[in-house]
Amino acid sequence: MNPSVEDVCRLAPVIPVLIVEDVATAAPLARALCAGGLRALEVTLRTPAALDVIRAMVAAAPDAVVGAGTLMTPEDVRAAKAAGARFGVSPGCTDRVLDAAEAEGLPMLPGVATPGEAMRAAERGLSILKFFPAEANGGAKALGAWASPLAKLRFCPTGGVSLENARDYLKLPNVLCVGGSWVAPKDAVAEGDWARIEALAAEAAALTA
Ligand SMILES: O=C[C@H](O)COP(=O)(O)O
Ligand SMILES: CC(=O)C(=O)O
Repeated sequence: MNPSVEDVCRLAPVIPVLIVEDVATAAPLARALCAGGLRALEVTLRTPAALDVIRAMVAAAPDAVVGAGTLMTPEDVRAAKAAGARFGVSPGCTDRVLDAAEAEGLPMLPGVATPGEAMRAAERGLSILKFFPAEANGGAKALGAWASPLAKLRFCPTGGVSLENARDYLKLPNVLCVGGSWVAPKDAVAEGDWARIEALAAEAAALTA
């Protein structure tokens, strides 16, 4: 059974956003992130290998909750679900993608960048959203200003979030967790430096407001 989006966002303070080119790195990458304490993993559908990466991570890391990011179309949603994704993430929020996710029973964390987009998502019954791209949209100061008027909504800010600024987001009352790629740097993945990735994950997992 799929976890709820809230369950996914409460697993750890950070959801790694992963762009994986080589399926051979999927299993050790997922294991390193989980060993460091990050269990919700977002594999973006931005590489030809992404669906195989999801399959490989699901098989190799039973503790991980593997989701698919960059879902742009209903076909992406169906392919991600078929590959074993347990949640979906999208840079934006479209009816076609949300309809497909509902039909597939795939919990969705869609992206919004304005209060109007957040209100439209709330009208569809969603209460947990990605704030994207967070830093470019005004960062923690902007998202903090949404907390009072959009009091029922919670967010996972993503885009430009780092170890240095993550706490500014995590201390906001409307933030459940943050998303970021910094925990799996491209060079560390290419070099197979799983110890470094585990250490980055542990540092991220220990983040508190
Ligand atoms: O497209 C960007 C991803 O959502 C993650 O952003 P980031 O690389 O700034 O952490
Ligand atoms: C931006 C992001 O997290 C996504 O591509 O789904």
